[in-house]
Amino acid sequence: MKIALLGYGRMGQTIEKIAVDRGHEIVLRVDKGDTEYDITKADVAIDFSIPDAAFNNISNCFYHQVPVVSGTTGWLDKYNEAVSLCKEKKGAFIYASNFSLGVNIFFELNKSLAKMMSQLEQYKVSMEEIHHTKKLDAPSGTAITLAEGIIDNHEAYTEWKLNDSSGSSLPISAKRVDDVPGTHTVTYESEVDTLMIQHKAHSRQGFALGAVIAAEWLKEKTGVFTMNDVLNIG
Ligand SMILES: NC(=O)C1=CN([C@@H]2O[C@H](COP(=O)(O)OP(=O)(O)OC[C@H]3O[C@@H](n4cnc5c(N)ncnc54)[C@H](O)[C@@H]3O)[C@@H](O)[C@H]2O)C=CC1
Ligand SMILES: O=C(O)C1=N[C@H](C(=O)O)C[C@H](O)C1
Repeated sequence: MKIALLGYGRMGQTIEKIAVDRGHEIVLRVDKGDTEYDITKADVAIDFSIPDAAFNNISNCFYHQVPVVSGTTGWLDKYNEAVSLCKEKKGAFIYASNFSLGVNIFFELNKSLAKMMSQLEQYKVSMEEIHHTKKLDAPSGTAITLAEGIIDNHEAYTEWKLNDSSGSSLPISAKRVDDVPGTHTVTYESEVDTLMIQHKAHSRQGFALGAVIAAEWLKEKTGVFTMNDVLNIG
């Protein structure tokens, strides 16, 4: 499979190694300042760029009917617009705030736990995410997906806020520590005990492998999909 990498930073470079190991060819590496390129050389594009660039990168793929997988976070105010454009242009698209298998299982566990805990008023939920200091957005896309999973399944919460537990808000704390690849913890606290679930990435390998598997899966398809479709879970 011929792959275009849109964003050639930490994730782009990690994806390149895994993709080549799996027998794929990288035909395009697009980074900051690259405007003139032929995306149609690729069978599929993988976007891990920056919040300000993701929507344009993705739209360009739709205009040229190149299937696109995006893991860039912090641009989701334009997600619905991207979905509409994908359908209009008969493109193929997968966005995931986190491509690792472990986190996608964690998303499902989080939803089931929220459903059970909704009946137990004595427990208050909070969330913490820890990432490296180079991260541009906060809270992380993964923390937002986890928060949405709780809000959809727990009667006491209607929105999430950074460091704010007032009213029906689910508080998220975002910490930035050296080289941490990504740790997410959901905590339910009562007066008598604490229940925690946590996912801790040891490196970027899991994110990158998931993105390549998603690209392999998407290559011949048309439509808008999620990692639950790729992994057949949820
Ligand atoms: N969904 C997931 O599983 C994961 C998502 N991410 C997200 O992926 C994104 C990238 O993460 P990293 O690789 O760690 O960041 P990075 O900062 O190492 O790489 C981003 C690259 O995008 C480049 N860039 C800037 N403008 C661009 C443009 N217009 N077109 C193409 N590239 C452009 C930058 O020069 C940089 O090389 C972030 O939003 C991060 O939150 C990161 C890890 C996993
Ligand atoms: O920026 C990162 O590094 C990561 N970003 C994603 C997010 O915002 O959730 C996924 C992962 O946690 C690493």
